[in-house]
Amino acid sequence: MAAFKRILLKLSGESLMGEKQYGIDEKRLSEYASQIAEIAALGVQVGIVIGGGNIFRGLTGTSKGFDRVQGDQMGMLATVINSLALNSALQAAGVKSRVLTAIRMEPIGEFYSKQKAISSLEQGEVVILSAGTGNPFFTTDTGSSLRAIEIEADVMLKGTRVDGIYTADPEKDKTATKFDEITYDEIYNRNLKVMDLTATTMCKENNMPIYVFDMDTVGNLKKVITGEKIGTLVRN
Ligand SMILES: Nc1ncnc2c1ncn2[C@@H]1O[C@H](COP(=O)(O)OP(=O)(O)O)[C@@H](O)[C@H]1O
Ligand SMILES: O=c1ccn([C@@H]2O[C@H](COP(=O)(O)OP(=O)(O)O)[C@@H](O)[C@H]2O)c(=O)[nH]1
Repeated sequence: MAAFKRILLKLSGESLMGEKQYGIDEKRLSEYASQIAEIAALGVQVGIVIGGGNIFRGLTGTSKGFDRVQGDQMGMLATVINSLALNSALQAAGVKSRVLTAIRMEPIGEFYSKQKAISSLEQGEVVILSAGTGNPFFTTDTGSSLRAIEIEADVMLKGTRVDGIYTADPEKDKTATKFDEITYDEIYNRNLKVMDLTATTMCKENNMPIYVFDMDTVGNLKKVITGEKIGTLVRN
C-alpha cells in the first residue's frame, strides 16, 4: 500500500553524473527510471523536477564571467536535457511519461500549465516538469516546491545523495547526526544548507511537507512510498 497518492519527486542533476565528472551516467539514469517505474506501478501519481547541476549552473557561470541571467537560462536548458534523458529512460522501462517545459519550446515538450500536469497525472502518466520555474535567480529546489504546491502533491520528496538532514553537512562533518523529523523553523535557526531558503519558505508557507532521502540506493524510493522511515521529514 502506498503512503501517498500524489508526489513531487525532486532529483538532483548532480547525482545523475554517477561516477562521472560531467553529464549523464547511463547506469544511474536507468536506476532512477526503474525506481520510478516501481512506484508508478503501485498507482502513485508522480510529478518530477530534475536539476541541471551535472551540466551547468548559473552561479558557477557568473564566477567565470557569464552574465547571470543568461547563465541561469543555460542552467534551465540543462534541466530540459536531463528531463528528456529521464523521459526516454522511463519510456524504455515501459512507463508512460511526458515532459512539460516552463519555457515555451515546442516540439521538445508542451508548455507547462497546472491543468495539463494534473490531467496527465490523472491519466496515469509520469510528468516531468522541466526548465525549473522558467525564471533566473531561482533553483530547481524552488521549482519543485512551486510545482509540488501547484499540483497539490501530498509531499515533496527530495531524492539526493545524503540519507536525510543532519545537524551539519554530513559530507564535511563526520560527527553530524541525523534528524528523523525537523521543523522548517529549525532549518532556519540551525542554518542548515540542505535546501535553499526560498524553497524551504515556500513549503513552510503552504504547508507542503518535504521528505529528504537517499535516492542513489536502488529500492529506496519504494521504501519511502510504502511508509518506511529512512530519511528526514520536514514540517511545521
Ligand atoms: N545539514 C545538512 N544535512 C544534509 N545534507 C546537507 C546539509 N548541509 C548541506 N548538505 C548537503 O546538501 C546536499 C544535498 O542537496 P542536493 O540539492 O541534492 O545537492 P546539489 O543541489 O548540490 O545537487 C548534499 O550534498 C549534502 O552534502
Ligand atoms: O527556476 C530555475 C531553476 C534553475 N535555474 C538554473 O538552472 C541551474 C540548475 O539547477 P540546480 O542548480 O537547481 O540543479 P541541481 O543542483 O539540482 O543539479 C541553476 O543553477 C540555475 O542556474 C534557474 O535559473 N531557474
